[in-house]
Amino acid sequence: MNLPSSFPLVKHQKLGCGAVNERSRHLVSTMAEPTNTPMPASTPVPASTPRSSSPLQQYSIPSLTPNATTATIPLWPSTTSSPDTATRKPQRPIVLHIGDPIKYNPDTYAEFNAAFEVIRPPTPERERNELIRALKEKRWGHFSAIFRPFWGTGGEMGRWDAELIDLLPSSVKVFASAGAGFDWADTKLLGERGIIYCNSGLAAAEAVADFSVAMIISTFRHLPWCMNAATFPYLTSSSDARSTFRECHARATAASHNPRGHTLGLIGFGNIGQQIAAKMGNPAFGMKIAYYDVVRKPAAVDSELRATFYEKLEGLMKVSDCVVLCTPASADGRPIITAETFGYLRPGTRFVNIARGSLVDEEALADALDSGVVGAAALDVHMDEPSVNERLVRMATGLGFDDRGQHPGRVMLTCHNAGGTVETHVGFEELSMRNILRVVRDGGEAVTPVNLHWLREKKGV
Ligand SMILES: O=CC(=O)O
Repeated sequence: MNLPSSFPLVKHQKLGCGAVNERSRHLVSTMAEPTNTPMPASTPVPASTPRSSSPLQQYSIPSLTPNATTATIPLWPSTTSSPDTATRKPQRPIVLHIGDPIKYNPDTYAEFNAAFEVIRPPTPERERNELIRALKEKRWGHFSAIFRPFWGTGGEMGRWDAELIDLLPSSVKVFASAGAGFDWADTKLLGERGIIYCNSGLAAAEAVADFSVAMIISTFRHLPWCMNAATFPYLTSSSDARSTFRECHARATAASHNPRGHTLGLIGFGNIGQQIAAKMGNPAFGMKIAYYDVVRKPAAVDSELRATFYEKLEGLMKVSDCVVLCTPASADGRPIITAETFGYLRPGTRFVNIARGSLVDEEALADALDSGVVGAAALDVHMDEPSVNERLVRMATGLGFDDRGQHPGRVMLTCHNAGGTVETHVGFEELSMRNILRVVRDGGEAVTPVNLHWLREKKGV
């Protein structure tokens, strides 16, 4: 999709998703405040330029000048801990690389390797107990950065909480990770320790927004009903395939609507929320865009996306025909969408979650679907992943109308797939390396920090 050349992601680049509740206000307003390094004025505007093979180029992150050749540098080293790292003085700053080796960006990795001594501990050293032992022994010396380029690996140690963070050497300046979400790390504590945490939401935003489009459409058109009716009878032979097909064909029409003219209520208006707005608003799907965030976006963003800001979550919920959650997990891990908040909705409102499962009380959602307050839902993320709420599964997979006459297939459930594309992962690697190069090698500002607020607070700025 061609975004306007002045697309707000470029002019007002924000960190990760937007923000929502009072509980998370402190943390989230960090993300919402304009603390990101502004892109240089000369940076080409992404949307009006042809797409390159690097997704980061479309986000206008300036290229780094290569200062190393791939000929002399191993691109996929499996460097393991070296016993003398703790005592000898490193020639280059040390970077602790957790997770899989780099796959997609050999040129940037060559540059990265030239700038840093990259240590990639093997999996056993990334398990929590062994990691704790290694940190206590200072096995990797005075490393300057932690680098996690993939979302699927590098999380073996579990959450980066006080137990791990307190063991980090004071030399650590930056922790750059794959992933838009950052609930796996206590970014406040990292900030208080003077460590910048950089997420990679910028690299995932397009994929997540695309997936959200599919989910929003699903809630208007009941895709699970249409798909299940065409296929399930053949799998289970429990019902007559031809009559199931005919029933869905005949009855889905009355329950289905075009999104055009309906109000899309976005909870969180960061990179992802803004991209969803750009895709679902005019001129594409023609939805009216409304949003709630703890910090109102600049007027230029609102006007570019024809978005109406609501100061209160309640206000947004009341006017929305489809509510989409696109905000980080609450700092305290508690849901913000509960029986009380579902109570603000008009009957039949659609609900989509592509953010974090912990944000939604799933039993309250199932109740709201039962009562018809929520007409259809689509969830990519779940409270207890990799398990999925069984009441919601029944609503996603049934073929018959329920006792209240509600049609089947009102829920779409997926496996936390929204951000999962090759392009996202190319971007995760590239962006994480650029963050570390900027901070540690160049002494500059991080590209996508999410916790500067806590660093500032610590320094009393
Ligand atoms: O959930 C996926 C991510 O945080 O990128």
